[in-house]
Amino acid sequence: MSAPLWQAPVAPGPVDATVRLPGSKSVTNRALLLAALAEGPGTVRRALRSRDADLMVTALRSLGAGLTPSGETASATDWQVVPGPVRGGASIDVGLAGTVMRFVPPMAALAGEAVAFDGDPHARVRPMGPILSALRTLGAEVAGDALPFTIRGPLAGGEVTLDASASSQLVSGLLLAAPRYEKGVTVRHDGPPVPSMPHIEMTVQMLRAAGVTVDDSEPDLWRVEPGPIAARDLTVEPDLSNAAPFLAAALITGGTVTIPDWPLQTTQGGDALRTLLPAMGATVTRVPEGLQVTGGGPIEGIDADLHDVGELTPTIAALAALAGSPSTLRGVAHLRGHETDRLAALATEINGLGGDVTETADGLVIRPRPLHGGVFHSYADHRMATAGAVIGLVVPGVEVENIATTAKTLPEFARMWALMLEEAR
Ligand SMILES: O=C(O)C1=C[C@@H](OP(=O)(O)O)[C@@H](O)[C@H](O)C1
Ligand SMILES: C=C(OP(=O)(O)O)C(=O)O
Repeated sequence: MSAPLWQAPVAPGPVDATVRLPGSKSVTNRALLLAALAEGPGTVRRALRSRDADLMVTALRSLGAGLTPSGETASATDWQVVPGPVRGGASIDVGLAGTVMRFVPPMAALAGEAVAFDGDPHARVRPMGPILSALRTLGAEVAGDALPFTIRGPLAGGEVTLDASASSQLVSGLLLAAPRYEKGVTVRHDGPPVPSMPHIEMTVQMLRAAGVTVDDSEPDLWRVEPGPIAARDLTVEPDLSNAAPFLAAALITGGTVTIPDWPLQTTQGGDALRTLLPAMGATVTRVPEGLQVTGGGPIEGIDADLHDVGELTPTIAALAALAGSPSTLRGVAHLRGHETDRLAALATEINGLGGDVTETADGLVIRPRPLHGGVFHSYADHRMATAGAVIGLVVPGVEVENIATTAKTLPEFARMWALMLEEAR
């Protein structure tokens, strides 16, 4: 049975809205894991509530941590986290969450008993081989090279070389639990360039903020010293990648969208919207509340290397399909290993609405053409679903299949989108 269709609303006019975004998935899932491995109880405030974050909470509880929510709303929670000895024996569901499938196994490898991992059907084809081989090299017993697999520790840590060109998470995962390994870890990358480097920077900064010594002074080499992870009281930043479709709405409708609490400094890749959107014709201003994006002129096509900020590709591709000139998006071959093959999915779905998109080995060439309505499939990919919503703002009759899949990182998406449009003039 196919998933229900959501009629993407056409904007009645220029939007003029303030959109308060829930916490970053990437910060939330790192903060929860580090808190679960810390030397004492800590707090993670304004943590995202979403499918990926909830899967992380369940995984950490099944490995022995205590997580108690307080101050809950639909999309945010303050978590009190009480670490416990890491115990095995559990079966962990990673869903389709890259952060759970790559960050939790290196923690599970601290336990002396086996831990089993599995996830959604598509999770079984997401790249896992390099991190599982690395965990074997570091001393764990691992059965399997992809999901499903089991892992049994304890491992001692040490030095390992892997090819992390398929995902930065293969490095982040090895670094996050490493302070708890007897020998810490030295990770060397050998292969084509690692994508999404800001996410590795986020991992390094969060480890350092918890008192861990990390040396990243040489390219493609990271050393995490063994030692305690400090208990912290941390507040999660808003999710800047999830700001993308809302800010795109300002550009497309010639309106203004403000995102409160946009951090002044951040390692979130979504911060690149401050330069990408102006390149496409938007005006971006820091205002006292946060970040404000205004459209008005034509949308301009771009030639952009999105290697560091691949998460933004679906929104940028949707904007490019509505632009006044062609775009080339490069450096994102690794998107073929994301929630779906995003390059194939974007080309198929935009072309299904009458677009002219061709895949290259590492990106997309998008030549704008008048689009028409039709079904926009989401492939269980939250960012495909929101890309369909973006196009639907100005193309009548776009029906997004399975809008509920946005629950991966933004369960309130459809309601927030409708609220934003209520504020259209
Ligand atoms: O570490 C993280 O939190 C993430 C890293 C990136 O993964 P890739 O390096 O696989 O692109 C990003 O796309 C993903 O959404 C979140
Ligand atoms: C690639 C993404 O997610 P994941 O954390 O599952 O890799 C994403 O959110 O765009």
